[in-house]
This record gives sequence, C-alpha cells and structure tokens, in this order.
Amino acid sequence: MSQNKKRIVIKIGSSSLTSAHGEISRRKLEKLVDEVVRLKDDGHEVLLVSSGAVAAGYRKLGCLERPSTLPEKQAAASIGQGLLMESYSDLFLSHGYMGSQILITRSDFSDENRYNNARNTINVLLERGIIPIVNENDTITIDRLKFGDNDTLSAKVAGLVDADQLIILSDIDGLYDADPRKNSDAKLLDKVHEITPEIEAAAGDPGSAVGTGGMKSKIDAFKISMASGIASFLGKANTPNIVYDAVYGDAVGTYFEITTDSENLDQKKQWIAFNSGPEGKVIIDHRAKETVVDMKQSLMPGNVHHVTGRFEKGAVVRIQDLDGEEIGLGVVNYSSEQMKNMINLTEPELESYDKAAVEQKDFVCHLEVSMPVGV
Ligand SMILES: Nc1ncnc2c1ncn2[C@@H]1O[C@H](COP(=O)(O)OP(=O)(O)O)[C@@H](O)[C@H]1O
Ligand SMILES: N[C@@H](CCC(=O)OP(=O)(O)O)C(=O)O
Repeated sequence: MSQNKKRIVIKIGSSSLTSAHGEISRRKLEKLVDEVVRLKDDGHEVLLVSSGAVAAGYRKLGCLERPSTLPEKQAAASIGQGLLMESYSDLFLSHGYMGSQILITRSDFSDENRYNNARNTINVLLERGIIPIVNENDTITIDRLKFGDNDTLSAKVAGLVDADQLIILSDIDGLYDADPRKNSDAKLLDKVHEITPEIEAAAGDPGSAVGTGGMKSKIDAFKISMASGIASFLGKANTPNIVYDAVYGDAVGTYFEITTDSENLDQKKQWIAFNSGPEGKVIIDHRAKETVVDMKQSLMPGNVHHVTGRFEKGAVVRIQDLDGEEIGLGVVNYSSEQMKNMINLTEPELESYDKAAVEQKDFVCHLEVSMPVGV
C-alpha cells in the first residue's frame, strides 16, 4: 500500500439512508456512493457497513411502521437487503466500480477459523478494487446471537481488515457532551483521545424510530476501534463532502484520535477481546492476579485456584479473582477437566504440565480495553 493510500471502513445508519416514509432514499444513497467513488478515484480501499435492510423492506412486507417483532423484522430485512444491494450495485457500476455483498452473523466471528477466513476473503475483494458492502445477516440470526447494531459490527470489521480509519455516519454531526435532545447547551466534541466515564454517561439512545443503537452503541464501537489502534470519526451523513473531508482531516464532526499511549491490540487479541465468546471461568488468587496483570507474566498451572464451567484446550475463558472481579480473557492450554485435576497437585507433581495455563500473549487484560471484554 502506498503511503497515502488508506483502507477505510464507512458505516452508515438506517436513519441516514431512508426517506421519512422509511424507504431507501435514492438521493441519500447516491450522495454516499458519490463520496465513496471520490475516495476510490484517489486510490483508497473502501468497505461499507450499511444498515437499512429492515427500513427498506418493512413497507413492502405490508407493515405501516417499522415492525417490533423479530420474525417481522427478519422478513422485512429479507426484502430490504436485496433492494439495498441492487441499488448499491447499480450506482457503483455506473461509476465503473463493483460492489459485493457480505452478510455476517456473530457466530461467524466467534469461530476463529471462520473469522480468519472472512478476513482473507475481504482482503481479496479490497485488493482487487471491489467495494465490500457488509450488513448483519438479519434474516436468519436469532436475537441472542445478534451483533444487535451495526455500530459495533463496523468496529469489529475495521479491526478484522486492519483498517486505517473507521468513519461512522449518523443523523447527528458528532458526539456531544450531553444528549442534544435533552440538553440545548450540549457542545460538540471535535476531538476525543479517550472514552471517559463522562463521555459514556453523555451517550444516549437513538434519535429516530429507525435508528437502533443510539450514541451508546457508537461509543461501544469507538472503544473497540480505539483499542484496535484505528483512528475513527463520527459525522453527519447529509453534510456535503463529509466522508472525503473526514479522510483528509477537514470535516466537522468528532475525531477519535489514536495517541502513542493508546492500546493497539494485535489481531489475535482483538479476536479474543471482542469476538471470541468466552466459555468458562478460571479463578485465580490476588498474588496470581499481580503476576498476570502487573508483572505481565503467563498464568502458570500452579496459579489456578479453581475453574467453573466446561471448556476444551484452546477455548477462551474469563479470568476472575476470588471476589468475582473480571481480570480479563485468555486462551487456555488445558481443558477444564485437566485444570480440575491439577489444582491439588504439589510443585513437583505440577512439573509434568510444562505449558502455561494461559500464556501472556493469549491474555487480554480488562484494563487494556477499558470495557468488559467478551460481551
Ligand atoms: N451525547 C450525544 N451526542 C450526540 N448524539 C446523541 C448523544 N446522546 C444521544 N444521541 C442521539 O443519538 C442519535 C444517533 O444514533 P441513532 O439514532 O442510532 O442513529 P443511526 O441510525 O445513525 O445509527 C442522535 O440523533 C442523537 O439524538
Ligand atoms: N442490520 C439492520 C440494521 C441494524 C442497525 O444497527 O441499524 P442502525 O442503528 O440504523 O445503524 C438493517 O440493515 O436494517
């Protein structure tokens, strides 16, 4: 990749793509496509995470307003996703570019092989100049297994493809220090280096009937992107040239900047922290906690106090202290049964277990990502 060529992930929300009647607005789609085309013409790689399937489909399903039951939303998405892709494909082709559809479920990401496979596929598309268009596979995913909103999905996808920038477009021109609907004095924050508890408290619910995540889910997304070392931006979708200006640093909106102090989890740790879905718990005492967190050493078999749940070697588990406080997540080198067997062994007896229980390279500390990991 040449010095100025960037890999950019752009997420656009339902409210920014649909008309007041809830159907896809051709004008809004054209504006977005025009901006993506400008970036492509400049040589950048662009991936879109586009919402809008439910909003685009519910009227054609015969519902007068956005449905609230899961089966109806899924049926609406089944209609709307096709319409959405048809419009994107037509528009990109009219500029000489090709779009491609990628529908993802959370279980695709919780399986490390499928996660890596998704990365390889998307890399091929991006390297060949295609514009991958990602959405959650709404039609078949059951509620419990949903990403739920496309904000966090976009941050996870940005991490997956090792993007240089994540741009989230919404119906508001950035992050305010209070919910602007409830506080007329709320001020736009143009730069954020850290998601503080104050910022979390200021982030409220969706601003429209078609939006799902609100500012809360955007903040969760920015926590993920920042922990993954990805510079990010939040701005208003209908501002002229917003995407282009966001890439070149001149846009009105909120820039989430990466500093030298920022965490920059490698891809394995990103997968452990944000995608894996932990299976059981390994409980350790306070001395072992110091070893793992402060001294940054691996967790040895002798450090394991007890385990709960069943897991196999290679699983991701929650690591907690004796008070039940979450320390982090890690990949275990032994199954739960093996760990239960090793607990009452003496030092010499433990010598037959020559591997760490959890290696430091496979451990993500809760503090490193300033959020409960594995959610
Ligand atoms: N602190 C805040 N700063 C900006 N917007 C906020 C804040 N708290 C709540 N919001 C609301 O979040 C909305 C954007 O989220 P959402 O409706 O889910 O949009 P989208 O469909 O673009 O994902 C804004 O319209 C705004 O009303
Ligand atoms: N996957 C759903 C959108 C879910 C979602 O996050 O919506 P939004 O809050 O508008 O970004 C759809 O395409 O309708």
